[in-house]
Amino acid sequence: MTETNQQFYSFPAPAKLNLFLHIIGQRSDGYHQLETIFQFLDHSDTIEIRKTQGNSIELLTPIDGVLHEDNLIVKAARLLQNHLLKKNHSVNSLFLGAQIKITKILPMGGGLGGGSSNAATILLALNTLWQANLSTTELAKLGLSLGADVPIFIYGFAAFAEGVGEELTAVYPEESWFLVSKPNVSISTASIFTDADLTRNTAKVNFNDDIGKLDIDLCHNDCQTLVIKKYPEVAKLLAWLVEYAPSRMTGTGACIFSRFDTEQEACRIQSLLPSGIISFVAKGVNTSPLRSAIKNLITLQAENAGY
Ligand SMILES: C[C@](O)(CO)[C@H](O)COP(=O)(O)OP(=O)(O)OC[C@H]1O[C@@H](n2ccc(N)nc2=O)[C@H](O)[C@@H]1O
Ligand SMILES: Nc1ncnc2c1ncn2[C@@H]1O[C@H](COP(=O)(O)OP(=O)(O)OP(=O)(O)O)[C@@H](O)[C@H]1O
Repeated sequence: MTETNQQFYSFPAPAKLNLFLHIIGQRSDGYHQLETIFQFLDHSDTIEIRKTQGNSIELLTPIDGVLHEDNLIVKAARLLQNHLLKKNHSVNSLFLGAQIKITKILPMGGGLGGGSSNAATILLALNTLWQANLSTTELAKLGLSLGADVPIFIYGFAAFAEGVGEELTAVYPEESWFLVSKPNVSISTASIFTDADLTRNTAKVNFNDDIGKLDIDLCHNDCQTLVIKKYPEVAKLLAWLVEYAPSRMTGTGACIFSRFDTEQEACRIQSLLPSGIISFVAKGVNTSPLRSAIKNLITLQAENAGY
């Protein structure tokens, strides 16, 4: 790779599901203590990046309804850049700029973690392109300041999560097919977490010292109980879906995932969905597709450097 005329590299930013989501308490800063299992979906936004001279961060494809300065893509790039300049890392500070393009397919505000996933992809990809060599732990710590869901996308393995979602233990849930359906409502995460009626005292799950033995079907999503009370559209779609497959809300909603053994069956039920419901079919995966993209880039960089 030469330092002039840089090319664009492409990286996935996958969706996540919360296979269950228990709220077991609340910290004094207002953040909720959770227990959840994160699994990724092989359904991703695509982010293309090339490093540039100087230090400007340019998002060439704005996202409708999200201001440039508020976009988690721009915030993540700036956060890493400032961190590297402040810490005086041995990076080539002449090349700490980036041009970025995103092809967005993940519905926003659906509980699929799209914004957090975009931020994590930027942190991991720029760390590699800028040859900053920060560890995954350092990147996850930086990412946590952007959102509670960013660390899981940085680590990239399916996990049982505690704390605010950042204390992770690897787990290997079945990699099923999912139909993900979005009721026609937009739900802000903050509005659910600040609602007085949210259940915040679910008992800690008991694994009998073996996370693998946890029966996910016996767990639930504490946010779902509140959301279906507040949003009849979600209650209605969920009632429809459970007639066909085990179905549950992810995160603070509004997306609902329905589990199937085969892609064909998931697609069949998708074709029956009431009109006007946005949906997609995807496979649950225990390793984020971003990990192999980063690994490939590292290999390419090593080859180009003549190792
Ligand atoms: C619901 C989940 O998606 C489950 O994975 C996450 O907990 C939310 O993660 P996120 O969207 O990255 O959340 P943040 O951007 O950090 O916070 C959004 C809002 O939710 C509240 N929030 C978030 C996470 C958490 N454990 N407790 C909270 O009370 C925050 O106070 C904030 O008002
Ligand atoms: N790059 C981005 N992609 C999506 N949303 C973004 C981005 N940058 C900022 N946002 C803001 O974040 C909000 C939440 O979007 P996101 O798709 O992450 O929601 P979500 O899936 O409900 O997240 P979570 O499950 O983490 O609560 C959006 O409504 C938007 O205003």
